[in-house]
Amino acid sequence: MTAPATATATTTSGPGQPAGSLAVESTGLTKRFRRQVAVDGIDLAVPRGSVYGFLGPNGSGKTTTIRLLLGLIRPTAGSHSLLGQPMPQAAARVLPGVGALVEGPAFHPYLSGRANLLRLDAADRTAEPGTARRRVDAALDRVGLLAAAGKRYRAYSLGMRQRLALAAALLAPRELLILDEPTNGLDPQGTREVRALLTHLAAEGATILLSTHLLSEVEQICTHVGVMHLGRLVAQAPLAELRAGAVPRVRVETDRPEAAARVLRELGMSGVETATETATAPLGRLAPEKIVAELVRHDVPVRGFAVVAPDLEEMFVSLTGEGFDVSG
Ligand SMILES: Nc1ncnc2c1ncn2[C@@H]1O[C@H](COP(=O)(O)OP(=O)(O)OP(=O)(O)O)[C@@H](O)[C@H]1O
Repeated sequence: MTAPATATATTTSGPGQPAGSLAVESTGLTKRFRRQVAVDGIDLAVPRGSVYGFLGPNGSGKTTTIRLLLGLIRPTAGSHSLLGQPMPQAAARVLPGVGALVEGPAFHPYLSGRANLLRLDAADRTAEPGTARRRVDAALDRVGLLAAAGKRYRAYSLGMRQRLALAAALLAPRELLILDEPTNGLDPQGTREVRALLTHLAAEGATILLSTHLLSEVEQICTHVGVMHLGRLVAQAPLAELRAGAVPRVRVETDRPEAAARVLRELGMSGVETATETATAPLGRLAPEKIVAELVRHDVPVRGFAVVAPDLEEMFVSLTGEGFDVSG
């Protein structure tokens, strides 16, 4: 179950706050649980205005990192800042500008969605009580829950619960949103709506850090990506940069992939791989037309030939050695 982390701060950002180009920055951030290292010395750099996809397989340390960033648990080592302010020292100043969605205590099951949000809002000492109802309904509307606002929380589907948690993160204007698997449990329509909402919030200027195990989510809405594997941040870059650095591959479609692979190897290509009806290899310096000519000269029946940039899935699998869920 998911519920918002509530900011318990009492003041908004103070004078003299350095702007800084990074909304989230960590240095050597580490969390050990007994002998297990869940987060292993990571240096996060989330630029302001970015939508940063924090990607990794289950158990790679994403949730633990998010809990560290929000100050919900203490690091074993390392440090971090949010919105240019050192944490946890500046928590009272910074957290009102940070909306969060993390696993945590449940909403009250017997209260309606609206009543739950009003309760949370009342607990936030920075929130203006006179405008609570208006802000709560605006947040419910943004996540498409206004029509179900009067229903008891326990009657909500998992997707509705997730959206209510997101609404809670949007009760006040936020400079930074830190969201753990924000589309988890949503049906395809709900997923599309939440992604559209996040894109809209980003267009309004919010920085968004979202954890996900869905590569498609990163491809659809993120500008930057950080990849976690076994507690380590194994890659971090603007998405466009990752794509630009990708080495193109030759892909031969044929019902004799082994024969095609032999020709590719004879041409000096390395990293040749075969599947049921394809042979692929990094292009290297060879001219594609020369490869086609050689395949034909060796009587390989070529049904299709293409030079393709590897998709992100292939790149990330090569980084982590694990598959990603590309659905959703
Ligand atoms: N409170 C805890 N006590 C002991 N071990 C923990 C605790 N929290 C997390 N871990 C371990 O730390 C590792 C990282 O877990 P974490 O939940 O951060 O990964 P994740 O990438 O968010 O995975 P998921 O997508 O499944 O939530 C896991 O091996 C997990 O078992």
